[in-house]
Amino acid sequence: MGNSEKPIISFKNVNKVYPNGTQGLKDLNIEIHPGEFVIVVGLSGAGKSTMLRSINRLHEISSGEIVIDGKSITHAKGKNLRLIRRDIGMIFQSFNLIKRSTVLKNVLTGRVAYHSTFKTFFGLFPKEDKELAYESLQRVNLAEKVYARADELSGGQQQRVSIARALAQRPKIFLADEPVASLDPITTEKVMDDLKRINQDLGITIVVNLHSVALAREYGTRIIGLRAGELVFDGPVEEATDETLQAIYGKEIIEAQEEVAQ
Ligand SMILES: Nc1ncnc2c1ncn2[C@@H]1O[C@H](COP(=O)(O)OP(=O)(O)OP(=O)(O)O)[C@@H](O)[C@H]1O
Repeated sequence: MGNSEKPIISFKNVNKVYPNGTQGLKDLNIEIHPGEFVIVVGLSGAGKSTMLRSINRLHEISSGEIVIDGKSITHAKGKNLRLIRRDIGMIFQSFNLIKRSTVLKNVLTGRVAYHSTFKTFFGLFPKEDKELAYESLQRVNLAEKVYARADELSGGQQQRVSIARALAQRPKIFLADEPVASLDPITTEKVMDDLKRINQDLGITIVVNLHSVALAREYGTRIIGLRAGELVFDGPVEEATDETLQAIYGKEIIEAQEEVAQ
């Protein structure tokens, strides 16, 4: 991945101040290139969610600009904004599935941005969409659950349905906001393996927020460290030494995590 390549996500002097005066992001300048697997780490309240949710404008920034694949999402309106957002799939900690619907219907909602409201309201998805939904479920090894109800699945399976839904959207970028925070360690590895495979096989750029330093080291190619909304580390995973992680988290946190891991 040469830096000569055009970035797919650029933060240009981005600030976010919440209405109560809390500074969520401070003068962020970051360029992410196509195909990267970026993990954003930092203490609780460091600004990880704010950063991630600014990328698809779930949060509005206060100043600066965010550019997606050459187009300013910050200044986009109406149809242009919808088209930029269509390129960005999102995965949430709480899965955000329609619990009483089938897995297939949930995955098909990933196609909504491609059709008129009228058609999708009546569930009129073309055959190709159903094939794409099935193919997306195969990628996360859940094809056999296509007609199961979402709330009959385990937490890990539900998260994989939400990954399939994002995949069906055919995005260029995946944002995952604490995708494994409510999962056990084995399920966590499965979900992270799915994300890694999607990154490697399809070249989708992935930005993930994680609490765990160990997972960040295992899966990331690049680590971004935030503290109080500021960029305090940005580099390849190999450079995220214990010392740099201490600068992001403080010594006590690293030692506590190592004790838990042992
Ligand atoms: N709606 C809001 N109004 C006011 N302050 C907010 C709001 N949302 C977040 N904040 C504050 O902005 C800062 C960054 O929050 P953010 O949720 O982005 O952090 P985070 O790193 O994702 O934390 P966590 O790991 O706990 O999810 C925190 O100080 C938080 O209290």
